[in-house]
Amino acid sequence: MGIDLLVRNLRIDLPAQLATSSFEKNKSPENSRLLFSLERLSIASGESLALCGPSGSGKTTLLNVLAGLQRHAAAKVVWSDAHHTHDLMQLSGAAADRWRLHHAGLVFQQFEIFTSMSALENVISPYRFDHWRCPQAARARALDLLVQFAIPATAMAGTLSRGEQQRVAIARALVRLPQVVFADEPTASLDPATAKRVMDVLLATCAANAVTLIVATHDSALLQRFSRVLKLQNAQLVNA
Ligand SMILES: Nc1ncnc2c1ncn2[C@@H]1O[C@H](COP(=O)(O)OP(=O)(O)OP(=O)(O)O)[C@@H](O)[C@H]1O
Repeated sequence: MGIDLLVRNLRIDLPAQLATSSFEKNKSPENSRLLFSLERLSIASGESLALCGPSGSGKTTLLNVLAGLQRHAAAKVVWSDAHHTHDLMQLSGAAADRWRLHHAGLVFQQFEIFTSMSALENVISPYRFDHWRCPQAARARALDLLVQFAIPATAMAGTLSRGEQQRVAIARALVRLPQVVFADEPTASLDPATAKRVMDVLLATCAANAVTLIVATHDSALLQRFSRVLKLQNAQLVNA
């Protein structure tokens, strides 16, 4: 079952100076700067979308908003499938957590894996937050993803290289075959050949299961592999 996204009226303003002694000064509009604004963005179920743009242009910020990790009350970030519609900007924190648990896989820039757990335990850890109901098929999928990523299932995650930890994080995002995967620079720690293999698995798994894929990336070699590329440029999101 697919999931579509519609974003309306998103405007991200940042304080001009992060370090300031005056909170009131920061609150006034003349002391903020526009990071980006977008009037409307729609993403169809099953699309593979790359978000590119220079460092600091707001790719991570936009991913965080699309995943409901960052709130902007004036915006709408509406995900809908055949049965449900959710505006992530309106959900409570707990409801947004539940939405992510059941619909989304996330690959964070800093991976956020559990270093004292094995690679396999990390990959199946989303089930830990769902009463540990890890079906056999999901465990088999976790093992298969680890084989494809050349990671020993029993290795302690803390002993893995950064590139290996990044692959564990990607396998964890895929294991539930969620409706949407958000991946922030998923190949940043990988050499070009490994990056290509990892993107092969990520794109193929998403395509085979109608998973919407949204990737923030600096890596221009990857862009042609996505069905759509959008660039953050001069505070606007434009077709690249
Ligand atoms: N909580 C915050 N408060 C103020 N400014 C912030 C906050 N979070 C991010 N920023 C600023 O927003 C800008 C965009 O950051 P973001 O991480 O979204 O960019 P990016 O395009 O993902 O960058 P990179 O490619 O380097 O990861 C940066 O200038 C950053 O300093």
